[in-house]
Amino acid sequence: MGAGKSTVGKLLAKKLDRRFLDADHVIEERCGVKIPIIFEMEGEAGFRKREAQVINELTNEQDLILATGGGAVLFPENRRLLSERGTVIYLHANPTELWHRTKGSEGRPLLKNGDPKKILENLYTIRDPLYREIADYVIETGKPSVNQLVHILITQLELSA
Ligand SMILES: Nc1ncnc2c1ncn2[C@@H]1O[C@H](COP(=O)(O)OP(=O)(O)O)[C@@H](O)[C@H]1O
Ligand SMILES: O=C(O)C1=C[C@@H](OP(=O)(O)O)[C@@H](O)[C@H](O)C1
Ligand SMILES: [Mg+2]
Repeated sequence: MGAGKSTVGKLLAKKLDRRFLDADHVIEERCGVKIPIIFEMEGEAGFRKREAQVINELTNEQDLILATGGGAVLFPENRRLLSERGTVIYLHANPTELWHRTKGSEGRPLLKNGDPKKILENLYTIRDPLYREIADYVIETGKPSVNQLVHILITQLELSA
């Protein structure tokens, strides 16, 4: 959460003239309510089921840039689908950066049950190895701006094309 998947993904797609979808937005559209309401009504487990369904469907699409939600890597099946069907970019940021970027934002229910900085540190410890397991590229996002990241990504993708 806060690494820049939604923001950088959208801009990257625009620059590359590709279709962009954000898994969280797809889930919200399908449910007709925002993510915090889904968590309230169905719990995290209900949200994860919907997320897994969307990842299964959207990883079948060609030429799509997909921003996942931060917890999508938790399910082994999601990791398998992302890894086998796509090119996976891990936008890396340390927990302090993630905290700064998510501070005050609404819509991230997992950060509401306690000290957000501690929660982000715990999630980072669990998730960082999972992202690294499937990442084709690990991109450091601490210093570059969003626009610089798009440039870095395009260069990386062109270099390995
Ligand atoms: N490289 C960056 N430098 C500074 N701010 C960033 C960077 N990447 C993202 N942000 C900001 O951090 C916030 C969270 O970004 P977002 O795209 O929603 O992250 P994610 O989808 O990974 O949770 C947004 O306000 C965004 O503008
Ligand atoms: O990290 C997580 O478990 C989540 C991240 C969110 O997406 P972002 O990573 O885009 O904030 C969203 O999917 C949901 O609130 C759960
Ligand atoms: Mg997002």
